[in-house]
Formats: sequence, structure tokens, C-alpha cells
Amino acid sequence: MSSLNLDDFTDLIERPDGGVRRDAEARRERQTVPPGALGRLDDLGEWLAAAQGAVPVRPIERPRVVLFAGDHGIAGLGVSARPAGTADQLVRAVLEGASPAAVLARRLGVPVRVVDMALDCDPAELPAEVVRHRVRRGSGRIDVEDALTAEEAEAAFLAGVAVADEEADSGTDLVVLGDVSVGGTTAAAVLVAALCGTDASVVTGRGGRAIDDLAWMRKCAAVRDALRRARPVLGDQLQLLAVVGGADLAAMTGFLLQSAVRKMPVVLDGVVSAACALVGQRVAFRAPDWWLAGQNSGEPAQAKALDRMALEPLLDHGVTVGEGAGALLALPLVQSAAALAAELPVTPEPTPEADPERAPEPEPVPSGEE
Ligand SMILES: O=C(O)c1ccc[n+]([C@@H]2O[C@H](COP(=O)([O-])O)[C@@H](O)[C@H]2O)c1
Ligand SMILES: Cc1cc2nc[nH]c2cc1C
Repeated sequence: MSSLNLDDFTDLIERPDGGVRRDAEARRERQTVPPGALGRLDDLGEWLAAAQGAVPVRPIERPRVVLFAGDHGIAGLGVSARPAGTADQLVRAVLEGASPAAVLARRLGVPVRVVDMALDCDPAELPAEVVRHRVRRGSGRIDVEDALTAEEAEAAFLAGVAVADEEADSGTDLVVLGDVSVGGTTAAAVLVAALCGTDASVVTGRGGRAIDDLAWMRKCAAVRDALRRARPVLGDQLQLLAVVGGADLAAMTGFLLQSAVRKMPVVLDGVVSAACALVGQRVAFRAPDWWLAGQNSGEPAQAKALDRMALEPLLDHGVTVGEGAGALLALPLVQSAAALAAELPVTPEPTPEADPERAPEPEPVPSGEE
């Protein structure tokens, strides 16, 4: 039996500071740029201030890309555009600078950290910088078996918690979160359908235009079968991740929740991070207050999950490549919002002298010496 109790997260996660948010709004009102003229960037700047507990908001100077990597047995059914068990190749491409996320991260000067949770390869053949938290080699085939044992799910979740603590402790001020997986979007679709009470066909996407009609039908059938296995465990999120999630998704959920505990804002990427965020919301309803939806990837399950969390994607360019690439594109926008909020000139705060009607009572004169 698993001993980890996720209920503790409900109390551990606070809301971003509402008073700070109001101070940020008041500061914005004293900027000479007309109200509303910066559109959603105003909201973004005020949200960041509240998350940081600081007015003016501090610049985002130490962002990081954190990617959880794993293979999924379900990919063996031909539900992915990639052959099953090849996520390690994607990991190498990221770390060699040869993938979309690697190009963007290099351009933006953001370090990338890849965590092996369940790659299906010899660990000795992985690049040295891969963070090692593997709990098994490939998560189980979720249409017919559990992705993980209860112990593996707990270990994976706690690995995610540990990585979030390491990031927070090292001064990371914003995380761009993504996955490197093969078959991961099938597990994500199952989680979203299970938690939203919808059918397989509503949540099953094509991964951009990557899979054909036959593969889409196989994916739908796999989601339907896994969904049947998910329903009995809907009330226990760790068990849900064990039955139909996988090691990378369990870790990502732990990461998201602990990031909220540590008040470290996270930008979500695609359907996999959105599904984990939705599981996290079930664990702690305040947690989504700490997350931003970087982009709309176009996957129906992602849209459903974000809608449930009332998160509105910053961008919409149909980026379905995963590995945090879509969320990375949103990073300059977030950094711009912080810079505008902090750097645009403000008119001086009204002082009591300038407004005699609002002048406070005079301080009583101290009667004696200290
Ligand atoms: O986020 C999305 O909408 C999305 C849609 C299709 C694929 N991906 C990414 O592509 C990778 C392979 O996913 P899959 O499930 O199609 O094998 C994985 O890293 C996913 O995050 C991502
Ligand atoms: C305004 C705003 C509200 C949010 N709630 C959760 N994440 C958020 C992000 C933003 C930007």
C-alpha cells in the first residue's frame, strides 16, 4: 500500500498574495500608459507580482526548462507518429541542441534540464547531464495493464517534488515545463477524459497532423479501454496516475504541486502538462493559480483541461512538438510583461499633503525620551 498522502498539498499551497496584486493594480493605474492599452500584458504583470509577492514585479532572470521524459507501452499499438520506445532519441536531440525546444532555449539563453523517469533504453547510453530518476523502463500498456505499480507511482511523484525543490532552492524564478515522451499524449487524453467525464472521441487528437485516420481510430480505442480502467480509481489521484498515467506524468504532477507550494510560477506547454495540471487541481484546488498556459497546441484534451482550470493560453500557433517548445515561445511575453510593469514610469503616489482631505490624524507627540 502506498503511504504518501496528497491531501497535505491542499493546506501547503497558498494563493498568490491578493494584497500584492491590488498594489500592483494600483501601481499600474499610476502609469501614464492608458489603462487597457497593454491588453493582457497588464494581467500578466499583476499576476506575476502577486506570485512573487513583490511590487514592482522583479524581472524574470533565472528561468529554466524542465522536461520529464519517458516511454509508454501504449505506443506499441501504433498510436504515435513515432516508434514505441524511442523517446531517448528525442532526449539526445534536445541535449545536443538539435530539437525545436533546444533551438528556442539557446536563442533565449535558458538552461534545459531533462529528467529520465521511464525511458526505454540503456541508461549508460544517455548523455551524462540527464537527471536520473528512472522508476522503470517504459510505463505499462494502459489499455490492458497499469502504467505503474503503486510504489513506482509514489517514487515518480516524489522525484517530481524533489526536482521542484531543487529548482526553487537554486533560485529558478520561472519554469517552462514540458515532456519528452512517445505515447504520452494517449495517457494525457485518458486522464483528461477521466477527470472531465467525457468520451474517448472528444479528447483524442491527432498530435498535430502527425497520425492518420487508422492510427487515430487505434488511439481512440486505446483511450476508451484505458478510460474503463481509470473510472474505478478516479477519487485517488496517485492511483489514477499509476493506472493510466505513467512515470513521467506522475513526476510532472508532483513537480507542479510542489512548485505551487514553493510559489514558483510554471508555464505549461501542451496536452501532457495540461493533463498533469488537471490532476494537480484535483489534489489541490488552488494550485492552478500558480500556473500559466503558455500555448494552445490544438489538442482537444488540452483545451478541455485548460478550460477546467480557467487558464487561457498566451499563444496559439499549433505547436505540438512537445518538449516545452510551445511554452518556451511564451517566455519572452512573460518577461516583457514583467519589464513593462516594472519599468514604465509612474506618477508619484498621492501624498497626504497633496490631498489634505485624506490627511491622517497627526501622530501623537511622544511624551518622554526613549
Ligand atoms: O501537446 C500537444 O498537443 C502534443 C500533441 C502531439 C504530440 N505532442 C508531443 O509529441 C511527443 C509524442 O507524443 P505522442 O503521444 O504522439 O507519441 C510528446 O513529447 C508530446 O508531448 C504534443
Ligand atoms: C491573469 C492570470 C490569472 C491566472 N490564474 C492562474 N494563472 C493565471 C495567470 C494569469 C496571467
